[in-house]
Amino acid sequence: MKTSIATVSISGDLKEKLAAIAEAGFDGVEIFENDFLAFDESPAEVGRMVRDHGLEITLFQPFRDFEGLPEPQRSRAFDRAERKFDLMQELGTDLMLICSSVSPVALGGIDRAAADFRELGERAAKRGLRVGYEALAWGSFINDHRDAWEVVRRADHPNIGLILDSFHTLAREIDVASIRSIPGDRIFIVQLADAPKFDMDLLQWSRHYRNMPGEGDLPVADFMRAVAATGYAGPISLEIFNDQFRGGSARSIAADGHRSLIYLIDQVRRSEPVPVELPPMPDRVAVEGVEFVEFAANEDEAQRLAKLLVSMGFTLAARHRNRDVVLYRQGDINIVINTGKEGFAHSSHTVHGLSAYAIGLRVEDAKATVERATALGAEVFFEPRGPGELEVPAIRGVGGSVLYFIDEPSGLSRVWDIEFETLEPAASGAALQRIDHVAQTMNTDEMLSWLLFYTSIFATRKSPVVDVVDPAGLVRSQVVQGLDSRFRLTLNGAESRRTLAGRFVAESFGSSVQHLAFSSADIFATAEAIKAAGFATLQISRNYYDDLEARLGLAPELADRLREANILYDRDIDGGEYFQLYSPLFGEGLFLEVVERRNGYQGYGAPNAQFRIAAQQRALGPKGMPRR
Ligand SMILES: O=C(O)c1ccc(O)c(O)c1
Ligand SMILES: [Mg+2]
Repeated sequence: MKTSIATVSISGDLKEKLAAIAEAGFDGVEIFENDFLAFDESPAEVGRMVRDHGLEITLFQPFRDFEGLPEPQRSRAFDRAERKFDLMQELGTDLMLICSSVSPVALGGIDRAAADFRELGERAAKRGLRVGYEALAWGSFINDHRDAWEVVRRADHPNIGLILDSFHTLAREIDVASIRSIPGDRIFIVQLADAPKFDMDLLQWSRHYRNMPGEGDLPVADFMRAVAATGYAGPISLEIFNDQFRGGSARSIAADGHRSLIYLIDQVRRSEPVPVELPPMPDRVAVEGVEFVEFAANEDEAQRLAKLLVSMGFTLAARHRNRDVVLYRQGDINIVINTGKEGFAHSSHTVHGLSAYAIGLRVEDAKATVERATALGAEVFFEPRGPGELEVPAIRGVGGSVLYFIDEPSGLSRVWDIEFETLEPAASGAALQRIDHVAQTMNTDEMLSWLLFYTSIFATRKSPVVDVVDPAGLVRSQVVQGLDSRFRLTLNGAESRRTLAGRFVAESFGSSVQHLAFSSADIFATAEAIKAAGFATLQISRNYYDDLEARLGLAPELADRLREANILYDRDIDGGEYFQLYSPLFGEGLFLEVVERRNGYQGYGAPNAQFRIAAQQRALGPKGMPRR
């Protein structure tokens, strides 16, 4: 089973598209006609370019409004088809896609359509070409793959087959089990696309919002399982119409596409045989938690960060034996500050300034994690280690960061004892227990890419996107969390650089981790302890508390306690409760958060985000400078 992608899926001219597609590792490419028409080289030259990249043309498409026409349009359609057959032969491809007709003059009638295809099959056969029929979800008469299959079945010609496209089937919520009874060798190509679940016009949805399998909400894996059950062995080809992708980086969109296919194939082959030469890889990795977060800092920044951490009850727990690296600890939270003058931490600091450049994740098997990540196209990260230092497996994360993997069995979890010299016993100074979540910020157009990175490597699920209002623009926020919720990550996409999130991305030159949330066993005790230690909690608007009291019918005593401590509050319908407080901003817009979850609250206080951001913007002052 070969991998393929339609040229329409990525940006650039045909030359740039082909280079990016080849580099990403695809076997083939669908030539989308308009990409060819807009390009000023002969068909033979384009065919040569494709083959020079080691690619093959899996499909030429689309040919529109062919079947069911009255004369004279019918004869014209056959003439048009012959012209395109000429072109295909010059390009060097044998398969053409005909999508179901939307012509206002088409007559409908399943036998009429079948007869047209049978005649076209005869003509194609003379040239050794094949034609596949695809039901567009908005086709006038044929808009369901079951009907397209009936046309193909009745055409009864070896050079006429069916083309399945996951979008058209899934957008109409057609039962994918209906695919299982189609003979695999009658399916000429399978196109794959996902999409976010929107309630909108099918054509608009398809032409503007498709995305890579796994990036959207459609059950593309179920679709593919049904395809695999037919014995289909042809190419699986991405066909992604997406406005953002058209303007994005061809290389990274193509790389995401390839990653999405590997991820999909690997999922599908765990329950259905898939004829594919993909080496086995470990299944998605369960993350047991965040073992540490490491900041790169200069001396001055390190001191200020340390002061903030100490005011939150952390102690300076250990110092690295050979490096300028210290560990602040409280409960199970490990915050590492690296002020070294060499290596990746230092170069990261040079680019981003003070930044949480590395995250250590606790997993069951660190080596297997790297194995899966690299099979999915992630890059191994390696730095020379000194004598007595552990080689902690790592990969390059998204946004220039590094992800380290710590496990128990290979002894990596002893890194703190082996590489560090203990200074003070770990404190529970302010009742902080563990890292509840890590929040990463990026430009909105990178969100899908990051989402795919995390969900394809780790056993996680994603939540729906929520819009968060910043006084300077909208921020889109989405959660990726482990299946058992021990690992929680929030992704925040900024559109405007005037938002708190956008400014952070711009001013830290693309650093990713903007805030860390620590869980507290008792947030009121935390609030008291940290206040006594000089922590200046972010001041929340008094209006917020008045509304909270009214909206949730809070007891006045609770409202007063929240107000007094500047703690934000949320409650879910099952009575789960969430409490949040925030540090001042530091660095280029970093901050820390304390949260407490009660009664199984699973959210992130989304209704509060707007008021927290407004408070942070207020604290920054009109010019975006911290108010002293
Ligand atoms: O939007 C379209 O017209 C269109 C064309 C060709 C396809 O394969 C498809 O899925 C959609
Ligand atoms: Mg299609």
